[in-house]
Amino acid sequence: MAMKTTLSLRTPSPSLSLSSKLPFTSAFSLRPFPRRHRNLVFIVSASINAKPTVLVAEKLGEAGLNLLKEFANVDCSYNLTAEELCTKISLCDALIVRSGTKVSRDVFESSAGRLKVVGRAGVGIDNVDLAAATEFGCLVVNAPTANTVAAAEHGIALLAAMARNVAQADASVKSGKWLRNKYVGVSLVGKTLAVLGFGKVGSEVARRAKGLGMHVIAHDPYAPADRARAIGVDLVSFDEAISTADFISLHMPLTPSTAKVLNDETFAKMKKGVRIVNVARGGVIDEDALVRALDAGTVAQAALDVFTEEPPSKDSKLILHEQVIATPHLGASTTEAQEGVAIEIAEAVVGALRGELAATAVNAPMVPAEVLTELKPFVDLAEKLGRLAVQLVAGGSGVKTVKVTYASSRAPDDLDTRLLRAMIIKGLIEPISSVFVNLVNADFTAKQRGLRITEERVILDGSPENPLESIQVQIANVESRFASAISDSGEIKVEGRVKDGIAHLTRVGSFEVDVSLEGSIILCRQVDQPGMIGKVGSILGQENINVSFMSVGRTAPRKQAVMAIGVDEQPGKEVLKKIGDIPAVEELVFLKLQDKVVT
Ligand SMILES: NC(=O)c1ccc[n+]([C@@H]2O[C@H](COP(=O)([O-])OP(=O)(O)OC[C@H]3O[C@@H](n4cnc5c(N)ncnc54)[C@H](O)[C@@H]3O)[C@@H](O)[C@H]2O)c1
Ligand SMILES: O=C(O)[C@H](O)COP(=O)(O)O
Repeated sequence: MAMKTTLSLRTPSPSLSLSSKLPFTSAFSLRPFPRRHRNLVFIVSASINAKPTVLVAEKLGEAGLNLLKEFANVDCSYNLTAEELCTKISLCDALIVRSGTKVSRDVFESSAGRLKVVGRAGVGIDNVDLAAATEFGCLVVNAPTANTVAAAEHGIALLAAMARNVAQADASVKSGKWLRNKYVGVSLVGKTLAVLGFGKVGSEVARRAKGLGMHVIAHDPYAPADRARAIGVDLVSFDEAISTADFISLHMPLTPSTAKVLNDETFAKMKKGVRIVNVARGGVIDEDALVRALDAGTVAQAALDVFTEEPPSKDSKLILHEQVIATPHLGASTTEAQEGVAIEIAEAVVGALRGELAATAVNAPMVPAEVLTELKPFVDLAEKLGRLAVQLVAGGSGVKTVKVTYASSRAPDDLDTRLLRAMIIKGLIEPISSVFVNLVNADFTAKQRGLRITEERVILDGSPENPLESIQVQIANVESRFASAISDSGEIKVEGRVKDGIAHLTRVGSFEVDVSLEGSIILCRQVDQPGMIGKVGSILGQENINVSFMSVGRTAPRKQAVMAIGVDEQPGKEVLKKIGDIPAVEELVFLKLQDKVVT
């Protein structure tokens, strides 16, 4: 017995009008992901036929540039103003930046849809407007691993330099002084270091601090305790971390919830004389509050590589404070890290431009490579069902409510439908609008257009080897150009399956059909009687239109039947009229599976 489970529900908003006749702008390409990327991967992106152009807006290692040049025209333009960047971007398919370039909404708007990928040559993506990127269907990738060790080493360098007053003493010696008593430092061994943010950099800092004989604790709401335990670190609450530490090292991303996490209130909870290192982001500290805490002696010293405003103003009280040492965002700046980052980001950007997705996508759900391979034929089916369904809607109807039903023997957790849903949305929206839809912006675009997609699972008995038995797409509360596409329950209904790796349409309304989804489709309702296949076939033959597939589904012998005909060429209006003029034919519709739709 089949069992039904409703999986998700989306909220309605204004209707999608079928009257839009704007031109098509792009196509999808789907490629297997290269083996070297072991991690979670995926994208379907707009395909780019000409050699793409990559704008490199900040200095990038030579090896990365060479990789890019093999595939694209590379424009290295550094120190662009915001206006210059917006002007240039409309000629670029990809943009590569470090932390010094703001990739704002204006940049995506100015690109007029050409910008497909933003590559952040580093970890932090707080300088990229991710919401805008997603809205514009632009993939954002970063290079999350190549500078980890460099950042951790810089954190340790700052920790030791701060504890022993290296920077102040150096400046003093260079000014001709010899102040051995003034620069007595503090020892690290035996002291407690609280690492806030136990991710890649945080855990490397912790490992190194353990080697220096420090007692290391960490706070990270998302880090697994066993990973911490494995390097001898206890995960503790935020309050415990900050109140017991002699040294605090910050390693979390800058997000709305980490912004100014060190502030007057939290400084007040710290041990008097605590020392702070920040190689994460300036914005995680309230810098004015830090100056107050330094003046009050609550914080004895701070070593900072990052600042709320970079570069900070020359008269910044924080920078000029005697107990502060500062570096100009150098955490990732080693020769080795920059070569690694350049290669990592160049590979990710080239992969994305080719229609692949690096494992480092920041604003797209990631689908494991093996799942992608398995779902590939269903991805094609999903998009085509979306295309057919929307073309069956009568002009002027607003498409608002779409129900997708997946029939599968797999348990719900074992079938990732995000990709299929994205492709159905693409199929529903692209034929009738100018937008291009991909995995990055599918849900956003649907919501923006008032498309409410509900997904439902029918769990079948049988072997879970095949990921899916069928996909059904229903559009409710609309009229149809082909009345037979309306099911008994009143929705436009199309259903399909994959047979021998090829997508097939297997149901239209209440009629069972079987036609492979290649080329285009003619659906024709007629009175079931002998000779109909021959009559339609000979009209198409006379016009040199090749029939790829033909099937007839009927309610009962000599009653109504729906003929589904797959055609390789597009029949002209006169050909369709000739078929429509056959006396037994009651209605007829031509549906395109590719390109722009003429409704
Ligand atoms: N100074 C530099 O040049 C430099 C170089 C590399 C990285 N960074 C910065 O260092 C930071 C860490 O980089 P990473 O590669 O380790 O990133 P990561 O994603 O591996 O680690 C970040 C960790 O912070 C944790 N986190 C998130 N919110 C938190 C919160 N409220 N409290 C505590 N922990 C929280 C996450 O769970 C994660 O484990 C980022 O801000 C990055 O931009 C700076
Ligand atoms: O987030 C990062 O990767 C670091 O802050 C490095 O930034 P950078 O590329 O500007 O040096």
